[in-house]
Amino acid sequence: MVKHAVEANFDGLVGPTHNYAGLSWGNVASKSNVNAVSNPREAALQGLEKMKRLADRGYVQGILPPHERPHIPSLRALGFSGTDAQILERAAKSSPSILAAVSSASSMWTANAATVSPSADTADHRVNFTPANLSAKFHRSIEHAVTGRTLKSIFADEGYFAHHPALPSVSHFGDEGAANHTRLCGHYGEPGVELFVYGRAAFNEQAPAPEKYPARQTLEASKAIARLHGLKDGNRVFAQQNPAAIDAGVFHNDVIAVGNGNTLFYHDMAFLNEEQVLSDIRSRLTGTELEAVRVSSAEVPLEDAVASYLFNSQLLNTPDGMLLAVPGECREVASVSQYLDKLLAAGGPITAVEVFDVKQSMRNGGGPACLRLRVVLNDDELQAMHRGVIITDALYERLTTWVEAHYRDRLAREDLADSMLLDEVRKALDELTGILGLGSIYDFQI
Ligand SMILES: N=C(N)NCCC[C@H](NC(=O)CCC(=O)O)C(=O)O
Repeated sequence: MVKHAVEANFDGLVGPTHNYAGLSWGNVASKSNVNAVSNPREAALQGLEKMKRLADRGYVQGILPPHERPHIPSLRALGFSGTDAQILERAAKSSPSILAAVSSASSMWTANAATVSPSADTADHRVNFTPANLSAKFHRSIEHAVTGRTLKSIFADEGYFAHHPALPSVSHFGDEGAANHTRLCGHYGEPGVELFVYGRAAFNEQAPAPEKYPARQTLEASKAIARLHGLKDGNRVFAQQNPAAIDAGVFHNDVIAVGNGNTLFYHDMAFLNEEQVLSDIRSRLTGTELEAVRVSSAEVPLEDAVASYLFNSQLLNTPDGMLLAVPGECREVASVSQYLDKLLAAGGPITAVEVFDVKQSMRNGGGPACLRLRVVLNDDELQAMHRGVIITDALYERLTTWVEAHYRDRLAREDLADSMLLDEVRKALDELTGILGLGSIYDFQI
């Protein structure tokens, strides 16, 4: 029997050290805003505002807490010693790039936190989670331990939820989580088709691969996740991302495609073998027909798609169609804004467009879809999870007050060495785990 299920979205709360350090080669926005002064308070409030608006529309909206940054255990592991203040000072002096990396608030982009397979698809009929090793970038490779602890704390009931460790942290198994994974289905509670999109095949040097920028996700990683989650052939499709798109700045598939329900919204440059991908999905999808909404390069040139983050939108069910939740930049790029008007005039399957201001995150290459992790949950699973992280009016108010009390409104590179910042972060996060009822998840709490 098919159980009623919903798609819950868990947004990453932007951390107090949000800054622009130019850490992500291949991510155009990250590189072009290097050393700009950030506003962590505004960034966190923009994120909370997005969550609140979606919660007000009736979506189940959760939150994942930021990580402890600067991350002193990572600096110790790299040979810096002394008190925390001395470690910061020494790292700032001899290795400012390492200090910047361990200070990034990049855990905000929870589309990269994990790959999640709903219980309707998995062999053990539980929701399966695998935190992404994010091994392509040092600053992101240190996220998965705390991500794993957080997910275990929220989805603790082993009767409903299964947690796998991250894949081995080497480039052969580079895994970027849900940013390269989307699920197509009829109703959420029915078995679906999980589309895994990879950038290169690590064990096949002859296979097509980008030439300029790194392909972060490997085929081998995607296959390993599908195996761990017990997905049968009928529930999974592997597709290669177009290497030319990666070389144009599409560092994750969610910068060029997004799927929801029976609808795949994508750019004609998204896949290496578009026809094969569509037919692989069609032959597996049951109980519904695939709606392929294809955007041509003539309508929206690839560089406009990257600049606007059109495809990094959230595609959400509404009572009478689907809502595309787009970043504000989509209305600033002429070809994209015109395309959106045309899309709405077509009358479906996408019937509404709503604009969200997440500019602070966008300057680091993170749009609305990067900021959220989707978890399909049936009614029993929704009851079984820890509810303290679900946005309500009261939690929104509480978190807004918390951000206003603890966050700076200006952060530049030189501030990262300030040991007062570290104290502020720990005090804030300690309070936050109390607000969310998460127990001890941070290294400084254990
Ligand atoms: N597309 C998705 N799902 N996520 C976007 C992640 C953006 C992130 N940017 C950064 O990590 C930049 C940090 C800096 O440069 O300071 C990244 O490149 O991994």
